[in-house]
Amino acid sequence: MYNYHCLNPIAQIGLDIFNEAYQKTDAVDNADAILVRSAAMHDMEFSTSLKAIARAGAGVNNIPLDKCAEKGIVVFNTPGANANGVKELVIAGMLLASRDVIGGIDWVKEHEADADLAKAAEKAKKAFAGTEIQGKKLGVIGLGAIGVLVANAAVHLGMDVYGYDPYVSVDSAWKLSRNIHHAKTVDEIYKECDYITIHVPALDSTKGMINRDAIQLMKENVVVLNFARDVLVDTGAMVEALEEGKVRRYVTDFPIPEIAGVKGAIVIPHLGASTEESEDNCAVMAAKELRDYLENGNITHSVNYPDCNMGTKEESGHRITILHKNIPNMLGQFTALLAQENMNISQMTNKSRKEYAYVMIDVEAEVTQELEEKLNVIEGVLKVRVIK
Ligand SMILES: NC(=O)C1=CN([C@@H]2O[C@H](COP(=O)(O)OP(=O)(O)OC[C@H]3O[C@@H](n4cnc5c(N)ncnc54)[C@H](O)[C@@H]3O)[C@@H](O)[C@H]2O)C=CC1
Ligand SMILES: O=C(O)C(=O)COP(=O)(O)O
Repeated sequence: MYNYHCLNPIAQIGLDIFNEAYQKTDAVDNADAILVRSAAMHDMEFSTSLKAIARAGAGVNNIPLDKCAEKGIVVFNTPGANANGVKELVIAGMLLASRDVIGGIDWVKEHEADADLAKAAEKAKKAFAGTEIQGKKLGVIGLGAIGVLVANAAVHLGMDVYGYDPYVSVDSAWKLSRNIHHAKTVDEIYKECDYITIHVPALDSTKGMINRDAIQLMKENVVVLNFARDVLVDTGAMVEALEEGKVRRYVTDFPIPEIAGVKGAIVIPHLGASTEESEDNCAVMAAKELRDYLENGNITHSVNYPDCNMGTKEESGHRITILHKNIPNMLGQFTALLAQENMNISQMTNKSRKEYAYVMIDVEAEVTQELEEKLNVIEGVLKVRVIK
């Protein structure tokens, strides 16, 4: 029996993937697996029973990835599963920044009791007029799952789109419309574009990317959209730019007090992925990843360990999985121990990713507790599991 704990509400269609071998627990301490959305996990203590964490979503900056790797806890995310939800809200954000729909709706609410509302509206509406996005230049920073969808949709809406991503994946490059200009530097985006939208993960290398210097390079009256993470933008610099009128609108999905009441800011309460479809997609993908890892040891879409797949575990056989440091002679020590026990290895796979590595070994004979302990105490081994 496996226990799983949900740190945030997770869509039922995903939880339904867990069969009778699983039970939901309120006690995080005895969980084999955790499902999470944006709950902050950096200050959490992790029990030895915890084997995996699945982030039902894309960004994993709420999870201490290295601490988890050191404890042999595999962290997964669900790449692309909520990308369409975010794309649609980014397009809405561009439209809300271009035309004062929000101001207009507020005006109607304020005048709802006016018997001559329609006539008054015809007079008042010039205050809420705007511009169209067709023909304007859009710069997309980060061409991953979301950036590609936003860029392609904007091309269809008649925008002139520039994309910047020095690490773009082959898959993303294949999906990208050929009408998108390839910006070789991020400065090109800052200098050229009327609308700039950022879709990169929050990393040490990206935090504060949109700072005073970047804003300085931008056109007067630019619109900046941030549906990625608040820390990517220097909020102080953005507030100044809005007050000076350099930035016309800042559309952000991250409500922090420093920006919430600022004129020109359109602040959304982190709704990018809050659609039925995105929530379902993320929950289903996360639950499938957890089941495949717990039952077969297969790792798909991990963000702190290498992906590794040896198919479904044979009913009759045993599978040993070892999370370990990526240092010399680990495999040699594992196979030597198995050889001492006269065990035949029927299949074996080993993959590494930066400082960490993973080995899956199928054996035909029963794996004794003693052998498991001997493997566990090898220097550099982080977690051993025997899947029966
Ligand atoms: N508002 C919301 O509800 C949501 C927000 N997000 C945020 O959006 C981010 C992006 O999501 P996805 O597109 O799904 O992720 P992704 O991993 O598919 O794409 C990220 C892209 O950023 C690129 N990149 C990394 N560093 C860069 C740099 N310095 N300059 C330019 N490009 C760089 C990568 O090469 C990659 O192509 C997530 O990390 C998350 O923080 C994601 C989903 C929902
Ligand atoms: O997937 C992401 O990175 C998101 O920001 C979505 O967060 P959420 O699942 O809505 O709390």
